[in-house]
Amino acid sequence: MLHLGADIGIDLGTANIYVYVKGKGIVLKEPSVVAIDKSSGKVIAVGSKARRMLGRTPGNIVAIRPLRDGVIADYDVTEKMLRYFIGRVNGNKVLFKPRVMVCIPSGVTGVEERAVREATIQAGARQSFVIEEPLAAALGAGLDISQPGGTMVVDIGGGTTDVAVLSLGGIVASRAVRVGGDKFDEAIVKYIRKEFNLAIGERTGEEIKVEIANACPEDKPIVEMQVRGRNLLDGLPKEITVNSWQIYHAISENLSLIVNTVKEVLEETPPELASDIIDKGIVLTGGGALLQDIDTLIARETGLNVIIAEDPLSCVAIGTGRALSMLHVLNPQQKRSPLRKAVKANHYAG
Ligand SMILES: Nc1ncnc2c1ncn2[C@@H]1O[C@H](COP(=O)(O)OP(=O)(O)OP(=O)(O)O)[C@@H](O)[C@H]1O
Repeated sequence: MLHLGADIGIDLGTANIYVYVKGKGIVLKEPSVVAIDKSSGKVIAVGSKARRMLGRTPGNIVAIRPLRDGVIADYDVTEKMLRYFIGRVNGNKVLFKPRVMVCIPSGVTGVEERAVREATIQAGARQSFVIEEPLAAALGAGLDISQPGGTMVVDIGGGTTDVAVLSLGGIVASRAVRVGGDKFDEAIVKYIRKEFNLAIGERTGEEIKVEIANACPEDKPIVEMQVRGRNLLDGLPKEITVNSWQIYHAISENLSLIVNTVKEVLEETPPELASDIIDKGIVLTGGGALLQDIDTLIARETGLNVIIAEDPLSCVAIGTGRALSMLHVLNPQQKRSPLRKAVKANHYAG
């Protein structure tokens, strides 16, 4: 096939956008945040620059996270963000349009999915494809999903956790739950407000999670952290000390939801494939896999081996790129392709 431009894989995540270019690897990692001038609708900043503005903008500017809880909450802003990133990677190469594979959050509807593919074409793609998250995560983690053996992937992202058993390139059993890193952050913010009468922002909640949260704190030394916010009683700035046990209590309900989803998918898995999973274990991907001891918790609750993928944050983006290189094998247009269900193609005149 004649290649007119680069192959680009995009993980359009709730928390982060990762862009992978064939032959170069991950070329761009940015938070999925856009700052907009409310009066003109003009984009002021995208990515990390916009993220620094979250909760700190003057009246006329708003910093938006257009993807929330695994769905596209603001389509127009998502489109602008997508265009910005494709433009940044592709430059002004009008004659060398790329093929783009986008991995979208699992809660996205068919209409939104089509809209994303169209936005990708508008942004300069020659062809656009959409891939389901667990499949991209598995490909990115280097799992051989083309064989008739069950592989379980748990992708813990910002907005959703996707649990799937894959075999022969297809999804045999899967569930998505709207719990991910964002819900942990929210739970921490709420806990600190309730227990310490201290108002903190989303970003501080995330910092606490990354720094001291532990999914299995038993037998671990207690870790402390200083946290600053606004005292809800007198409105003044205040500093408190929180510890890893307190933060575990804040997030334990969300951890149980993830563990229960894993158990539900295991219950739905055909026995032959369940036996493969005993041999191969469960692979964790997504930023949530970096939460301390989440692998220990899932292993303890399921009795299975749990492995964290090599670069959990980049897995999905790498997988989107790999899927593009495998299109000649996976040909989504082919009726009998095992990946037909998971890779949907939208061929525009190129
Ligand atoms: N060291 C860490 N410990 C705990 N959580 C982390 C760590 N590093 C990143 N995260 C969390 O991972 C989440 C982002 O993960 P990721 O980039 O995989 O999500 P996403 O692909 O944007 O989301 P989704 O798949 O739901 O659309 C954030 O909630 C972030 O706080």
